Amino acid sequence: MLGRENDNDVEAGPRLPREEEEEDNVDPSDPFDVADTKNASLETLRRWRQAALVLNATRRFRYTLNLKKHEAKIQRLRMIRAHAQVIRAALLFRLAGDRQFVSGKRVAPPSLTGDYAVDLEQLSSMNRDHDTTSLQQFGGVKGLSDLLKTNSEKGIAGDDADLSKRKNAFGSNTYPRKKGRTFWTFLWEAWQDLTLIILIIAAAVSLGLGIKTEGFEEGWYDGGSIALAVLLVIMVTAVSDYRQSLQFQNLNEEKQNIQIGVMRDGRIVKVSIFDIVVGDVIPLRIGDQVPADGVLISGHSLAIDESSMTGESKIVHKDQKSPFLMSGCKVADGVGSMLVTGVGINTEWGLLMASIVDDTGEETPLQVRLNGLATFIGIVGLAVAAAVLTVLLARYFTGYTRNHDGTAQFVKGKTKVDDILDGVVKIVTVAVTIVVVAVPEGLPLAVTLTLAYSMRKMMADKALVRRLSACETMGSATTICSDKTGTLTLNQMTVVEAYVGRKKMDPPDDASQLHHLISSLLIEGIAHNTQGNVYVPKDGGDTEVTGSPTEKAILSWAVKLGMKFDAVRAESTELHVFPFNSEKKRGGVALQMTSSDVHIHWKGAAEIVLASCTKFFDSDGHLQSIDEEKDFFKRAIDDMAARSLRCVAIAYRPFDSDKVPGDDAGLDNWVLPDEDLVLLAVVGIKDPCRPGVKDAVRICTAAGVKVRMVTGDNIQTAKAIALECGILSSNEDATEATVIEGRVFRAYSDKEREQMAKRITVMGRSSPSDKLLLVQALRKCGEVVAVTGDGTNDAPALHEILVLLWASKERKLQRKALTSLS
Ligand SMILES: Nc1ncnc2c1ncn2[C@@H]1O[C@H](COP(=O)(O)OP(=O)(O)OP(=O)(O)O)[C@@H](O)[C@H]1O
Ligand SMILES: [Ca+2]
Repeated sequence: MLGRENDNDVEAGPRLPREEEEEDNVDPSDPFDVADTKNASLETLRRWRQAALVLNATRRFRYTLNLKKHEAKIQRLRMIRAHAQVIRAALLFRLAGDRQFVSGKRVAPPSLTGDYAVDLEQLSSMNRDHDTTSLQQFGGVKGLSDLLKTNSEKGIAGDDADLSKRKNAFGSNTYPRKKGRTFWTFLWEAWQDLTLIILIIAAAVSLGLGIKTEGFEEGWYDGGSIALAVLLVIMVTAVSDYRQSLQFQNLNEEKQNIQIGVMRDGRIVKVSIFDIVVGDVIPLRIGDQVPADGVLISGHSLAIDESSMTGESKIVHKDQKSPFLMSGCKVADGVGSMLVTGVGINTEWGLLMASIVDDTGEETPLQVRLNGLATFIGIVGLAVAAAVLTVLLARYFTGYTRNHDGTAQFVKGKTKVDDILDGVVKIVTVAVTIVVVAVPEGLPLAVTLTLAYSMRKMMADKALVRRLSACETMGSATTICSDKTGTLTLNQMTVVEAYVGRKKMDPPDDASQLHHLISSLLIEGIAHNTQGNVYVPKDGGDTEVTGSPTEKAILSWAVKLGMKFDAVRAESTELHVFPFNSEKKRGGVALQMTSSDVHIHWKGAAEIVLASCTKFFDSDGHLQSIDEEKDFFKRAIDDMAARSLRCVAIAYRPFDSDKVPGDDAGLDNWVLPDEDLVLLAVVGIKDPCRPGVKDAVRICTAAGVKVRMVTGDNIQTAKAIALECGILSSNEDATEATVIEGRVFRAYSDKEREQMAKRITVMGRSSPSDKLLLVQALRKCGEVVAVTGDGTNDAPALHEILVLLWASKERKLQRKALTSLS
């Protein structure tokens, strides 16, 4: 999709600018323009700190980002790329050493050959060098999968014996983690802080002075209490930092333990990313993370964001010419499937993870600012103390300081050394007291503790807060833009109504009502035009359907209509796939039938697909022009949508096989014809509201937070759901100003959008970029916007929204909009 489409697509709207462009837009003079402290450039972070006057950046919060370490991490990444081989050897060596040391017995070296006709070393060197020649020597992807005893369609057998054999031969997808720091290191670091050191010195001085002037019995009070306070601060800091570090470690582990769909023995099973083995076949979809090193088996417009590994923010297209996929990268577009050829520390990602402590480098704006404030007050306090010290000393030595009886305390040549010392000591005590009072030790600590506390509380509520700063910004949100599917609704979909041809089926899955021609075309389209899968256990268990909830609903419906998934798919070959995406709201596939015909199947948002249809089948299987019946279908769709059903239309067209591009490159760039379609069916899918949503909306409204719904679904469906969950209170509320379609909103000018944004309550048929436009407009009106989403299908969009929001024009911190995914 990238680069191949018009910039201004009618359905999808203006495309979001890509990251490179964004960077150009950033005003270099604004230090607070930090989109995300995790990905911000070092330079930005430095400027940020300078502006906030953080002179002593590591004080009080161990969880402020350590810029030096951050830089080291980037350096190490580069180094790993350069010396992968050497580091791997060293790491293996160290691991072997560790193991011997711990267990005291020799560990057998991993068996390299044996079960498989290819060994670990050959595979790693192929992955490392992206070596196409050796891939060819293995016989291409097909040959390699044979060598690895894998079926590139069905995956590995996946029984325990098979898995452990693979783990023995090629390792497992885990890497040794560096140990987190111990409590003692936190304690040791806690006192190394300028202000604390000043206080420690002050404590020592005042202890000495006190004992000297008032004797041991009485004189230790002042110094002792300062020392006690310092001790207390050190302890509390160390304990809280340590607990936070443990918490972050757990959180990180949870974050990394992703469940991934893997093809094993013909069915897609969810396994932990750590259980992936060499030989696994993994389907990839937009938004997924590449879980291990591998080669592409097949793909359609597959594009990978390799920035996390190469450091360059460039999207790389993957096809048979450049089939190597690197672990740790993200799928930016398209679909495909990969054969795993390297796992764990045999991948660059694994090496990287094994050699760094994953310090959650992140600091919140509030922390940085308070840090700066504390430093500032400390400095002022020190300056005042110094001034007081100078003035008092000057007065004393010039004889201006007098006793109660009016005599000067200091007379040159007459006052005894002992008395002078006493006098000076008193003056120093005053100065020290000023320092002690002025340094706001507890301030930043209090804030960190509060944030950590709210984070823990939210965790108990099952909300995983990935960023400490989220707690901070969330509190100031004035409006929430929520998506519908999966957030307000359960995301459990079933087809409850179906129109096939002009006929409304009742019940919707009774195949006997269908003409065999229509039902075979319908089933053919559904079976091929999907990213889901149907698995029928050989021993006759329940049929398993996998895929996105919408896909699952449609596939299950087709299964009830009698679809034999594997058999239908074997009947024809796929020439080209246009995967479903939220921008286009439809997906298509071109099939080469065994006869020389080509069928192109489309499936997508009902009214959009309907608009491209010119014909339909009547109940006898004859083609009829749709012109007179369009209104009928439109009404049918509106009627289903008004009852909060999600509508999907399924259509097809025959195509001349001579017009299909002959070569691979042409086929890859082929834009599937989408006009002149024959409507096959329109289905209505039910997705019930989440229980409790109505109350949640009410609570938000009562707290002055306006809830808006921004969804990709049909506007009628959106309205019906909004009414159901209380976002719209009554039908009268649903005027043109409050309920709007993404297409309409996008057509307005920036100014107009700003004027209407505040009134919009429901936005339907919005593309990811429309969501962004609305959020931007709201922010211009001074709202603090929170965006929620399940992020399954529009994860990339949400990501863009986050980045763009934080980096866009209004740079006032308090206006910062927040994306927090629960
Ligand atoms: N797999 C699919 N194949 C074909 N059409 C689909 C598929 N999934 C969704 N659609 C259609 O696309 C429309 C919306 O898709 P989109 O992904 O933009 O919304 P969503 O993210 O599911 O909803 P929301 O924005 O509320 O979370 C649906 O109304 C449906 O008609
Ligand atoms: Ca969604």
